[in-house]
Amino acid sequence: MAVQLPGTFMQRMKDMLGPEYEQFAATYQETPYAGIRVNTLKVAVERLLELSPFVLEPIAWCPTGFYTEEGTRPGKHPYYHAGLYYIQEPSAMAPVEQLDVQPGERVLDLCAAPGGKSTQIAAKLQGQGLLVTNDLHAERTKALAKNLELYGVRNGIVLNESPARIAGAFPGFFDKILIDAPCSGEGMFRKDEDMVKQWEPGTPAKYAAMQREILDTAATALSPGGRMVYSTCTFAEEENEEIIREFLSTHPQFAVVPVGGTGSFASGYGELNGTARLWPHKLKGEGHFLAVLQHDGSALAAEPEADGDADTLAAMPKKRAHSADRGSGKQAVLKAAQGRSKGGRASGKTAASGGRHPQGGGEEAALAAYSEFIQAQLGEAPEGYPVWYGDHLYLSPLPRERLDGLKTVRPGWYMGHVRSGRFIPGHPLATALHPGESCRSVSLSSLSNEAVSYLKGETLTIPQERLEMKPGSSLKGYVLVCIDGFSAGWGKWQDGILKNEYPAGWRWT
Ligand SMILES: C[S@@+](CC[C@H](N)C(=O)[O-])C[C@H]1O[C@@H](n2cnc3c(N)ncnc32)[C@H](O)[C@@H]1O
Repeated sequence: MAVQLPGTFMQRMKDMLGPEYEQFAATYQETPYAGIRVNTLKVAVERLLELSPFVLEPIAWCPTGFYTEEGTRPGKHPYYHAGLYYIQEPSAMAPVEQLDVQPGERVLDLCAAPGGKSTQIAAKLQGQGLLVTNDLHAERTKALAKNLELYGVRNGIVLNESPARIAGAFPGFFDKILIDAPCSGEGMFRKDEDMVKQWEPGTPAKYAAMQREILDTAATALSPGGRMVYSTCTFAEEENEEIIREFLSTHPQFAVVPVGGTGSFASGYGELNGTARLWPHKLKGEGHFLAVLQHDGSALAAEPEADGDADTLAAMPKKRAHSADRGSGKQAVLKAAQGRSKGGRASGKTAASGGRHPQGGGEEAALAAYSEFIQAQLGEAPEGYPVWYGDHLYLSPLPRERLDGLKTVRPGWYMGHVRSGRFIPGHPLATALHPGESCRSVSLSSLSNEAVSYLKGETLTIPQERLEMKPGSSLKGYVLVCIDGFSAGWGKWQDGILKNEYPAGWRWT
């Protein structure tokens, strides 16, 4: 490694590890491991293994995670652009596995950008329930939102908020909370030299103060009996075991659930049993810490208020977020009209808001355009609470009012916008669809030049017989463009020509 590791850091590691230190220090001469995690929202693990052009070796603590060989470039394959896998450091796949997320639950990922763990949670939810994913830093929420879109997440809300404001808006609400805390990053020194450059002897103490506050606040957003996972990618005890020890001493309703799943995790320091250390000299991955905190089910100090919240909380029943009461296509369209008539303005200043009112034509025209698009393109309307931001329509897993006052980057799944009386579908609508859901689709082979040409934004020649059509659909209109059968974006077909609708900012370069 070119960068010199700080002497104070190495001395602390020596004191901490004793006879193991030499083995630990030797890992800095080794190449870090790389991995991908299969996005099961789009492809089953077995299918990806059949299709994979890379050699993949299973990661013991994550059933959807695989090591890639040195020199492999998974980001330079069309499957990456079709959202089939997320490129993720192997140890970073461990925390979500311990959160025990079940489809239909309400999950909060509090420190989420750029979204590695959020996309992992979304895959576990399988489109059912709710994922609220947040980051304090606005700039970082852009990558977070884009990753949710690339990976076809339908039930995610992206916030740019402080933990306190989220807990204030959602007291006692979430079944599961992940706190992948900002930290001094010592576990990433081998992989990221910038972390070394930023580190000073006082860095762990600075982060510890932040972590204490974030964890205490997160606990008030957890529902009775809920579970939290606290994780860091650092070695400093004051950011790890000490945070958990202190939390338990002030929160007697919580207990540590022993981390399970693999023999290669070491236990945490001191008498704190059950927490886990991932050491680079003991497993194939970088340094991490994680603790699972289980609430005992007793009433929380901050219970949900009994006013209007009761209705909106009930509006998203536990375990059944996408159940029939969320509406067939017709109900969804009707709700779209209601959402729009309320102005549909985002509260808080956000990338997505803008606070514009519907333009020309008014509400009825916008609703008609949306209905027409749904009939012509999907046949059946997707589920969700419509949220209009001006002419832009999202389907949210929560009623719009639940986000009032919060800086909302994405209130849900972006459907598209109305322009000159027509509904123009958004790219995230395409990436989250399965081919059978679209009236027209075409599949391009990853082995031909066509897939890359499409991803570069080029126009393609596609004979009519290659279009897959739902019975009764007309030829004209948007086509869901897939790569080996996995949705990647939109095109528009006419007379053998596929006009490219792949967004400029997403293109293959
Ligand atoms: C370790 S990184 C998260 C990595 C992410 N979980 C993933 O898997 O891709 C920690 C994140 O916490 C964010 N952050 C820092 N302070 C925060 C705070 N007080 N509340 C919420 N997020 C915060 C940082 O901007 C950073 O993106």
